[in-house]
Amino acid sequence: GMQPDARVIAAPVAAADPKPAPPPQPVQPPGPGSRPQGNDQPPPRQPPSQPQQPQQPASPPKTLSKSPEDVAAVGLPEFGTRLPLSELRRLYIGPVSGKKLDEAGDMVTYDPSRKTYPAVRRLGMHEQKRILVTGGAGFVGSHLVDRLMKMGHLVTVVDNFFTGNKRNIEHWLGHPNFELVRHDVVDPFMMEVDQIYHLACPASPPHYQYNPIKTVKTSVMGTINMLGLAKRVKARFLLTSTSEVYGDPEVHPQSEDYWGHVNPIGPRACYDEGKRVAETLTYSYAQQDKVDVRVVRIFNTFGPRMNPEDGRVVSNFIMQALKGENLTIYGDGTQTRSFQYVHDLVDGLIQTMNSNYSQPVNLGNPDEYTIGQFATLIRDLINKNARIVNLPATKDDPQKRRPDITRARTHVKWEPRFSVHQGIQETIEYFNQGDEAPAGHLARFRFGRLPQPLSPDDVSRLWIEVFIANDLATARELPRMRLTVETLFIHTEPMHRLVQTFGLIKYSSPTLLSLQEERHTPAYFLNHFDELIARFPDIAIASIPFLIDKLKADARWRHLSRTFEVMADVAAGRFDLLNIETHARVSCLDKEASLRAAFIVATQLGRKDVVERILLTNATGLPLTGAIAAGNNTILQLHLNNTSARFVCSRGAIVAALLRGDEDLAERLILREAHANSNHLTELVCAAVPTGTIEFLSRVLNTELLSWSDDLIGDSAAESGRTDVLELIRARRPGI
Ligand SMILES: O=C(O)[C@H]1O[C@H](OP(=O)(O)OP(=O)(O)OC[C@H]2O[C@@H](n3ccc(=O)[nH]c3=O)[C@H](O)[C@@H]2O)[C@H](O)[C@@H](O)[C@@H]1O
Repeated sequence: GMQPDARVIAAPVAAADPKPAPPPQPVQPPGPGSRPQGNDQPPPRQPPSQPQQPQQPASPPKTLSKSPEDVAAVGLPEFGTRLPLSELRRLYIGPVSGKKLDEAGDMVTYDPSRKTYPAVRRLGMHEQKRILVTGGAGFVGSHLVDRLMKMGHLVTVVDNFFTGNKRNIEHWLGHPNFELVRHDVVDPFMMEVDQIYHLACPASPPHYQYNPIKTVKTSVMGTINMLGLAKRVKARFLLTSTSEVYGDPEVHPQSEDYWGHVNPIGPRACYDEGKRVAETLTYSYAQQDKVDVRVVRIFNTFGPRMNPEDGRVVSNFIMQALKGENLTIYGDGTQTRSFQYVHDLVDGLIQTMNSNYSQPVNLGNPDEYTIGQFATLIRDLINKNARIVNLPATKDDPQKRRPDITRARTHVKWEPRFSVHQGIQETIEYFNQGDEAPAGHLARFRFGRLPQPLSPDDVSRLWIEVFIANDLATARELPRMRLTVETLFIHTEPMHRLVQTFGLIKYSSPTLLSLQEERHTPAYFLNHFDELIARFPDIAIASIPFLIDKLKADARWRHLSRTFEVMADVAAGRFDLLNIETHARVSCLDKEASLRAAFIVATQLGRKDVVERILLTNATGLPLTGAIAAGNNTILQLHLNNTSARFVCSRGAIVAALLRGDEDLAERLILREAHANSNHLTELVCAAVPTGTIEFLSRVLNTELLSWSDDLIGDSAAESGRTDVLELIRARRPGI
């Protein structure tokens, strides 16, 4: 089965031959964008009718190894944006104030009382603007926020943290001029502001293709919501559109007059068309409702705070070179891109916002490279021993891209200043820094610093081996290498995580307990046990008595053993609700955990009697399932929106809804999760398999907008003896 979030890091490595011909079959986009292709695949698009230009070579090759002159400041005095680069660098390279890393204990101390803030300019009341930045915790957004803050404005960031990261702006948290709101722009948002920079949208191809429906919703509904806000409060609105509106362009370079060449049903369409509609919306609001608008079309941009795993070419190549892995070129490498450094872009954003020009403006650096040249240049800069390999091309990959920036020059007085060389140098420096740095999480990716690069696979195996061998010394080394259980849970795909959990449980030994001072491992068991039991019920249940012993042997963890005992009881066919409720030692929290655990085991084992009894208790720990059992849709809605444990609740809720015959609700719960986090989709459908009617399951499985792993659903059907569901799945994909 295809893992929905197989990562670029785990992408198949090409054959030894550095230039194999790319295979002809249609190609999965790499990274989290890879999704199982159902039979609802759109028809292959016609090959683009490229006007037969002579094979025009990309602009003359540039070299990264020379830097003419490093830029030392950003911005322009007339826009009030002038700032030495050294002041900005402090915000992404070097330690954050109030934050300290204790290497030995692998602990971060964060002391807000000792936190200091970067100096910001003092503005008079009439100069100081209230500025909203959607997507302000993202790569581009956070740099924009830095600049607006330094300029002295009042900045509010709205971000749902799908691809953004709180650490990108953590140096401003608590500053009186700064506000952070966790919010998804797909839902309306109201606030008095003077300017809106609307950036919120995943922008890396693997990210925006990961959940195409959500991407379209973000572009369309997000933009409507923000334009609605701009209209209401009379704010100026800037849309960050993209060079992707030109599609796979037939004119070169691309000027703003070009209407583009976009495949409306290809894998990139959700982003390209989403942004095209966003532009349409922007000018419709300008015309109809007199909203004051600006539109920029951003070309490829790179720099510090890119997520090293986001799958874009610059971060991929740099990370690969740092780790000593092969640099992966998709296709033959003759496609071109023009790369701009993020500080240039931010200048362009601020200058466009504050200009009088309201037509679309390209923001990009016209220095054009073939991806092949670019790979060589990065390799030579970082690691001459790294190899360059060719992987199959991605579908609908634009073949050429270079901005015509005449408009920006004329109307916004903007042009890029940073050389790619200087930008790359800073980006490497950023990816290489330590854990105490603003983006400390990135350092966890620095396998490149280790003598032997380790893949997540290797790390999983290593952990398991360590536990089998009860090798305390190595186990203590692992956290120091940042290869911690947490790292794995956070950064590797679910299968690895499960292998990991499995390894810990099956082979846990004195090593485990002796590590507990440093790691809160038993709590992890508990948090992930439902995941484990869903996939490997036998192993999970068999390991319960073993875990109980281990937990009981240690005073710090003894209270957790109670929860596992309840699971063991349910698994053995005993379930004593009264005992759970009245147990003298059981606190409210433990009761909640115990009921949740019992519920999970009971649903997995198809013990409807137990499920029903738990539902009838209306226990606080199962608010959602309780609400469904009681038919209380107000509570249900509240919890669907709020609880961070929504997924666990959703799973129970789906089973509960099915048990009381409310298929509509079960379906809505599944669809809802599909939009919020399609990662969970398969598990939710698996949960529905034992109890759902065949009509319900067939309807859900054939909802063409969703995708999941047939294999896992097949497993769940086999386990619960649902041959009818197996038939259904076989019909979808023969050979399972
Ligand atoms: O980085 C950006 O600013 C832009 O990234 C993407 O556009 P794309 O040009 O496809 O970005 P990449 O994924 O970085 O790909 C650039 C080229 O490198 C290739 N590539 C990428 C990754 C890799 O490992 N190897 C590789 O050869 C791709 O096939 C493509 O031809 C988004 O679509 C844009 O919205 C975004 O503005």
